[in-house]
Amino acid sequence: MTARTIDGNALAARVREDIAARAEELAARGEQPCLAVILVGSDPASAVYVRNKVAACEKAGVFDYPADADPQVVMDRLAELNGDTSVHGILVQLPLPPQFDESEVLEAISVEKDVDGFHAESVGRLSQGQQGFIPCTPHGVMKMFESENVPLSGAEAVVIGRSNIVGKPMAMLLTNAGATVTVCHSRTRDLTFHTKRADILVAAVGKPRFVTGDMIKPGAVVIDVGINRLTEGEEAGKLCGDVDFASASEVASLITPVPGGVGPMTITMLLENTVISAERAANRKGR
Ligand SMILES: Nc1nc2c(c(=O)[nH]1)N[C@@H](CN(C=O)c1ccc(C(=O)N[C@@H](CCC(=O)O)C(=O)O)cc1)CN2
Repeated sequence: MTARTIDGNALAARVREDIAARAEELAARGEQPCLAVILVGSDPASAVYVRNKVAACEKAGVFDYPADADPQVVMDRLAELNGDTSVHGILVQLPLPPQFDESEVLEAISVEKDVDGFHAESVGRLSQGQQGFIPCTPHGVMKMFESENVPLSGAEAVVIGRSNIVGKPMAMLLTNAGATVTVCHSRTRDLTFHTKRADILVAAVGKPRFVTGDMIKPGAVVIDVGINRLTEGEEAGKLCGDVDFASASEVASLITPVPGGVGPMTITMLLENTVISAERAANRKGR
């Protein structure tokens, strides 16, 4: 079997057309969607992601702090942004430098503006299947399933990775959609035993080309959430995912590439969440 590739750039472009139309309508009602991004430190990948997020927005502001920034300064800025009615979405780019308590920072974002969906209340809402902001990467993956008509109800789904950003919310979304979900991680004993049973396999491990074709059930849908920059050999500088695309595409039926797969959907879902937040604000203000 040779897998069909899901083109994340093309899907993102289609979804963004709808988001742009909604943003335009909001602007006409006097509510221009606005995103505030907090970037701390000098991680080059984070700087690129933030630049891409801002470039995708009509109205966005970046608050940039050095790596040795005082956490209180960031907390004060968050309080200011929470109170600013012209701001609809607030996100803090992760990872944060070690002097920060990540959960304390994420909890300081007003839940109405938590467009990353990382606040404990947003996580609780997702786990209970209630309305709230859904973390952008797993939300983007769900959009991919929807656009490809991937049946989720009753499917065996395996998520490799248990991070708060991807693995856990992905598992919750799949559970809410009726899949039987197994979450595997670094302590999982026989990983291939689990992955071989998966109709849907989501890899979010952070290890280049970790999932190979022999670990995949024939005909499975394989979603690669990894983004790894290779540092050695002829391929140094090249980007690759957590899945060995060449061997996996021999076995899977549908697969996402890296780059150009899940990544573009992450920023797209951030835009959608910001527009949703602005729509709620406009309704509250009676605009
Ligand atoms: N506050 C947050 N921090 C982080 C998140 C997040 O969702 N919220 N996720 C990741 C990084 N990330 C967004 O912030 C992100 C990563 C990758 C891409 C992307 O489009 N990747 C492209 C390749 C880009 C490249 O050439 O380097 C692709 O896969 O095609 C978007 C967003 C951690 N932090």
